[in-house]
Amino acid sequence: MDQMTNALRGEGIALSFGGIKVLKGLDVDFRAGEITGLIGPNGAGKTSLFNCLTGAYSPQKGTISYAGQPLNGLPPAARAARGIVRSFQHVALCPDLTVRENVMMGLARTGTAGWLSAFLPLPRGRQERSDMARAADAALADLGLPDVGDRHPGELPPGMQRLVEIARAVVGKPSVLMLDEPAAGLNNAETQDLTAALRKLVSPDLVMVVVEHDMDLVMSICDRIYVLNFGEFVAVGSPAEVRSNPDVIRIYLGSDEDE
Ligand SMILES: Nc1ncnc2c1ncn2[C@@H]1O[C@H](COP(=O)(O)OP(=O)(O)OP(=O)(O)O)[C@@H](O)[C@H]1O
Repeated sequence: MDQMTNALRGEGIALSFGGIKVLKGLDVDFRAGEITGLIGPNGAGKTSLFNCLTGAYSPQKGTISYAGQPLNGLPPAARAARGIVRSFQHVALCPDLTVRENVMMGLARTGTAGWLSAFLPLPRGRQERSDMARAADAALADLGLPDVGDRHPGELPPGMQRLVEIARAVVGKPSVLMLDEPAAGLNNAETQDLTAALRKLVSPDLVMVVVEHDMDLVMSICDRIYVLNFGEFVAVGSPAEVRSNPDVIRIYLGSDEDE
């Protein structure tokens, strides 16, 4: 499939809370092989749109599809089973599991003997567990973390914990990876490592969507950017097009979003 058919699409997505229109009929087209950014001021509706796409919210109107298959009505777990995975704004690793075991949890949707049996000392789980461990180590190595599998998340700095979360999200070879403010809480050096790691993840079959406030990160990694304000898109285009768009400049000048 090409990058157009292998896309995550939304058409006419409308969401209201108690009569307040949060998303006003949005059309989105997140293509495989690209990183698409979703930016906008606080309260613009980025998280709400993200939640509609992942299934956490059900929009009152509109259709959401991946590769032409409708996703409306499917809960987040069913979307994850179809390869649509997300990361969270706040670190959500299990502190009592090793880093490797945390990443292995990302394989829950692909295991045949079942994720739980892979963690129990049963013969049928043993082979699966060693395969899962190998896959987890490979995902960690791809993200530049080859030596941390036996450590516990709390021993790692925030930047590495974020990369471990991303390893958990990609270890099962998702078709859509949605990242919710991946740079939140990271320092400059950690953000640079994250930027490099995200660039390396780009592949022809993977749709990547990034909701992010860090403009340097967004401008440097995204192929296309959607700019949301008050539940409507004010601009869509390449970083250069978005940066020079008068409406975008107006929205961002005089606000403190460019942190
Ligand atoms: N569960 C909810 N119940 C009621 N209102 C909500 C809910 N979720 C979001 N909203 C409202 O929807 C609007 C958009 O919020 P949203 O969190 O989607 O914006 P955002 O662009 O992600 O903002 P931020 O950058 O601050 O995270 C806000 O007015 C918010 O108060």
